[in-house]
Amino acid sequence: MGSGASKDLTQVSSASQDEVKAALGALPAADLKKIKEALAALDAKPAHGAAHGPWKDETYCASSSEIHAPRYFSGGWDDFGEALKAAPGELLLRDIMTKEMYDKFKDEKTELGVTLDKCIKGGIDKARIGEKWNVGKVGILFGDAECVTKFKELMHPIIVARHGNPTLPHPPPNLDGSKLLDHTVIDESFVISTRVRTGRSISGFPLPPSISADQRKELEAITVKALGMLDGELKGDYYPLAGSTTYAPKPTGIDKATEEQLTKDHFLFQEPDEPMLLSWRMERDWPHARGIYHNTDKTALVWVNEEDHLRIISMQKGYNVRAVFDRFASLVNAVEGACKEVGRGLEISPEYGNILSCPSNCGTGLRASMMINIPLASSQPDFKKWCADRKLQARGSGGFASEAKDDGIRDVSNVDRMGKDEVTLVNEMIQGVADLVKWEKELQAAKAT
Ligand SMILES: Nc1ncnc2c1ncn2[C@@H]1O[C@H](COP(=O)(O)OP(=O)(O)OP(=O)(O)O)[C@@H](O)[C@H]1O
Repeated sequence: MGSGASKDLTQVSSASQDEVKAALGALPAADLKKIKEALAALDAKPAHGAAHGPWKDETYCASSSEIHAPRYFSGGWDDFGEALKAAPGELLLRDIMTKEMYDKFKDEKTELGVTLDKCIKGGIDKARIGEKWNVGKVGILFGDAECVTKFKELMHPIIVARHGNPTLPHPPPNLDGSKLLDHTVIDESFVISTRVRTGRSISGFPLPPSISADQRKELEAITVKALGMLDGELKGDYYPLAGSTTYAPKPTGIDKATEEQLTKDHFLFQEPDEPMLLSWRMERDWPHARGIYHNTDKTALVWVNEEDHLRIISMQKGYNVRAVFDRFASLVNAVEGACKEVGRGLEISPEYGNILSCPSNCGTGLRASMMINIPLASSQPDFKKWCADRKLQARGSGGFASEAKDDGIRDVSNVDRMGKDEVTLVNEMIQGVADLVKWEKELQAAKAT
């Protein structure tokens, strides 16, 4: 061993193999054992199931027709109760689920076969592994729409708490663009682009956390048939993800470079490597039966089989939210109508509105956003609170859970989804962005003096 034999474990990257061996050999036996065990755990990828860092889930569907809805906690409440109740940070599942609720529902299943364990798995993972694993504040995803009523004693308070005690029943849809606030009060030079999206769930299928491979494929076929009926400005084509083999006209999907460009340009979702989605096993059978429909201009888009059965999106450069919303309304109506024409209904609850995978999206499912350039306002210490006070959320330019980079660009959207109609929520975003741009200009003026 050369002069490097004196290196210690803080210099691993610059050490040779022999030097690392020597440093490890110098450790007390007990420490060495711990390191060996930790390395073995990292390497131990399950034959089926999924693993990511400290997290592992060995459950899997034995056949393509099987839904994913394990009974994870065979020991009952004792398997997780203590960890759940001790979890730090925001977690509604911890605040609301009692042992009595869990015991009441733990052996129940919905008609499609979904268990309560399936719905709470991500929340329990967060409690056990810590907040870095899962940034979600609810701790529940629905395995199917019936979970909302089947496990009502838990799900109702969760929904109500998540939506800040909304007015229920959720109001009927309002897609009347003429009722929007005048967006031209906003200085357009600050706005890069505008987007409005919602989700829809098609009746008869489990939601993405539980759906089987066969059902996902069937849903893709139904949706693509329905989307094929769109015409005029909405007319487009369906593009399955690269490597997807479920759509016969494009049997291996689109090429990887095209897919990456679509994601880079903010049109397409990414593979779920985000822990929260892994906990609910949204990565199963990736990339099969997932894809995007878009019109020629990429202003009307539908995501298929991602976090929801359908995500319906209208977007374009600039600040013309009226044009974006009118197109959104046409697309939603056309997709809903086309689904009905092929004999499929949508999961719309009389109490809560649209039922989507995540409780936080239920109701309208609507997130209206403007991507805006506000380097001064976004670096103010009270920026987050300023937004929250106006029922706004600001995400980084890379989407959900992306680091808010110091590029000064923020995707600013409405926080609420339920208890208010679509027009009201888009107006909250328009008013909020107008105020935010005004603030940015004031900061610019102050800086200049
Ligand atoms: N106003 C906008 N203009 C352009 N791109 C946008 C705008 N708002 C969001 N995006 C982009 O849309 C993509 C998807 O965003 P993101 O995943 O954050 O939200 P989402 O689709 O609304 O769903 P979820 O809230 O479930 O994550 C990202 O690339 C994001 O940057």
